[in-house]
Amino acid sequence: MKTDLLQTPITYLKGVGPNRAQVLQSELGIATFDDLLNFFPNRYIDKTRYYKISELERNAAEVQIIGKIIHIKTVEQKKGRRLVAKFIDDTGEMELVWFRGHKWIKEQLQLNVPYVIFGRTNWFNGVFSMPHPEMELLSSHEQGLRIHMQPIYPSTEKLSNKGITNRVISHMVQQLFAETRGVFRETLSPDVIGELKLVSRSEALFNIHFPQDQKKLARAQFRLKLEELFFVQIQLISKNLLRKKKIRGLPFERVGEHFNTFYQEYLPFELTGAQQKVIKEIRADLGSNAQMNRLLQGDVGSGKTIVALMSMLLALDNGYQSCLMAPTEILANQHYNSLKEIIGDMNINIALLTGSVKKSERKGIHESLEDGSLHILVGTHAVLEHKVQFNNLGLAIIDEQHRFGVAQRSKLWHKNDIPPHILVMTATPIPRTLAMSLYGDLDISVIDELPPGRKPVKTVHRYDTNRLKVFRFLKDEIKKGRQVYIVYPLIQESQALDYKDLMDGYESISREFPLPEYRISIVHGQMKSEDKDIEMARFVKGETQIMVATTVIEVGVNVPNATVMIIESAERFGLSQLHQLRGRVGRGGDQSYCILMTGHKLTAEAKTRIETMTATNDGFEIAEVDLRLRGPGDLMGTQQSGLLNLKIADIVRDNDILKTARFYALRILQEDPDLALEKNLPIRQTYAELLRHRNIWNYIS
Ligand SMILES: Nc1ncnc2c1ncn2[C@@H]1O[C@H](COP(=O)(O)OP(=O)(O)OP(=O)(O)O)[C@@H](O)[C@H]1O
Repeated sequence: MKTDLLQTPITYLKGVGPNRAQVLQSELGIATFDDLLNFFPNRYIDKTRYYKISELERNAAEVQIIGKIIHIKTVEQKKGRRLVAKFIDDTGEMELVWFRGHKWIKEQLQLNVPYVIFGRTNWFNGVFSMPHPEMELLSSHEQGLRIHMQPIYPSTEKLSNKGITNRVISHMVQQLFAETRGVFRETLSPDVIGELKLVSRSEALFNIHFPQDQKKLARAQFRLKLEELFFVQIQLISKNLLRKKKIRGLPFERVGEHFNTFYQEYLPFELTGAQQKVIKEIRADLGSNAQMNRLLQGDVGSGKTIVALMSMLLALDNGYQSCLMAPTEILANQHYNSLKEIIGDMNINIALLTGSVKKSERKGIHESLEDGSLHILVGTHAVLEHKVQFNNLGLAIIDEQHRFGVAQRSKLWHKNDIPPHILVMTATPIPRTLAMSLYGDLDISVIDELPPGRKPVKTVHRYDTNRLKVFRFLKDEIKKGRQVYIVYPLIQESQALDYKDLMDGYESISREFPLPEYRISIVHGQMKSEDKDIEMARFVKGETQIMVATTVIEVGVNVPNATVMIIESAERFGLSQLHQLRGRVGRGGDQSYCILMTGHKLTAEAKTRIETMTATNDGFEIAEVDLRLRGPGDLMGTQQSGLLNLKIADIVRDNDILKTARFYALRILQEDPDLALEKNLPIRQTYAELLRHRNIWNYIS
């Protein structure tokens, strides 16, 4: 068939008038034949099974029964009239009920003739009933085309009041297959189809809408998921190739004095193998002629800061400035302080720029940035302001990407004529394949090894009623010279309430841990930054032993002497947040603990979260569970969610298919690298046509 036919507006389909077309388009995004063809059912009802009335269960279920009507009556009620038919088989009786269309239905129904009925059962007052059943005479049911598995299309229940029922969609799809004769252009090349033993596209599309049996359905689903993921991968990888080809980067050819001196004389510990590997990857990127766009993933406490610093030293050795951006002031402060400490008396100029830096100081920073005398700028998003002009920004490092949008990332590009190299650091572990899908435009490095001597944090769950015992434990730890965090949840909608929780907690902790033996810091969002800094600094220096805080301390805070993390109302936190918080302890050589406090009432999901935390310290494992609980959209916020707007594949569940799809996408692009660039002369007919057809060129050019 001609491709054009699939672009036919849906109104050309029999039975679709302008009104219906309007609803289809606005509610389901179906405007053309092609849209309808790709509107897949989200579940199927097995129609190979016939139930007996005696087998019905009280929980509502969709069932198919053979029997006959022996009696019909109209029942008048306050709410309106109902038509009720008594339906029997050789095992029992039930009621069929209609609330609308009485007259017509009554005329149609035949008494004492075998019917096959289908619908959802209800159990009420000792009787099973089925409202508005689908009915067919057994005689014609046996003759007609048997539907083995009935497709159920998404949203049809919601739209039935607008005339878009499941049956309507089913009929439209049937009509579509009739008009196109069910022959659709193949989109994958014969070698892929052969190697993976895929069914053809036409067969897959038929079986996704009208599966003949479970096996055929499974093969159709596999084929269509693979195809979908394959094209997403082609798109992402092409984007990556294009970027490398097109975007000239600043070549950092030298490894010079700063890097070497630091490495030989200042590095406070030996790098882990993973850190070395990642630094090598970064060096290779910086030395090539293309712009680096790299995502550095490393679990909490894995040692990303040193990698960031050494990358910035490479920039400096090549005569370029760099900046390090953090999502919060506390974190920016901390990065600044720890960088300053690590570089000691090396001849490197470094400054901190956040919202609370004074105007007079700011001016100095702006000037030294512009004249090039400032080498490294650490800051919050204040760095992105237009006023902040660099002399020659060569490397921008962004910590905790998920708090900065892609748009902000691109702002950095314009801080130099040739865009600076970009390194995005994240401690949110993202399963690798998902990361590939989300960050197809970034290369990925992973620090998959913790510094030596770390002991896994022991995590336990305690109920609020055990608080006194927990306090005793804290006192023991503090006696040993350790420090502890006590964290309260923060929910944006109700800051006042959270504040109250925190203050109540602070009061009771102050009573339990009185001066002068115990000293407590408190940090929360409503404090002035200066005060936060002072409190934070006291804790870092060890002047206070207890830090009472909201989640402002969630990311990046590094106090190796802190060994206990207590999380209050732990059920109110998400998994990745819990993992981040726990990452604040276990950063030194001492055994550390994380105590999750909750009330007794927990939802099933909260239980899963708590159990996961107590069962494992592995950030990647936790991320997998988190993904299952929340879905990928949530994990990354809305950014790039368009890419994940998949019709049939599920990035988490279909991970294996994703890997296969990626393998083939890589292979085709390796064989024909020009495919990613070439717009007019497709080498591989089938792919190239499809790439164009799916508007992939629009994405990548
Ligand atoms: N190779 C190493 N050997 C020993 N200690 C190390 C090593 N690398 C880093 N550290 C130390 O481990 C701690 C954590 O490092 P860092 O703060 O860089 O972690 P991170 O990856 O930024 O973690 P987070 O995302 O949780 O902030 C620091 O105290 C750091 O000095």
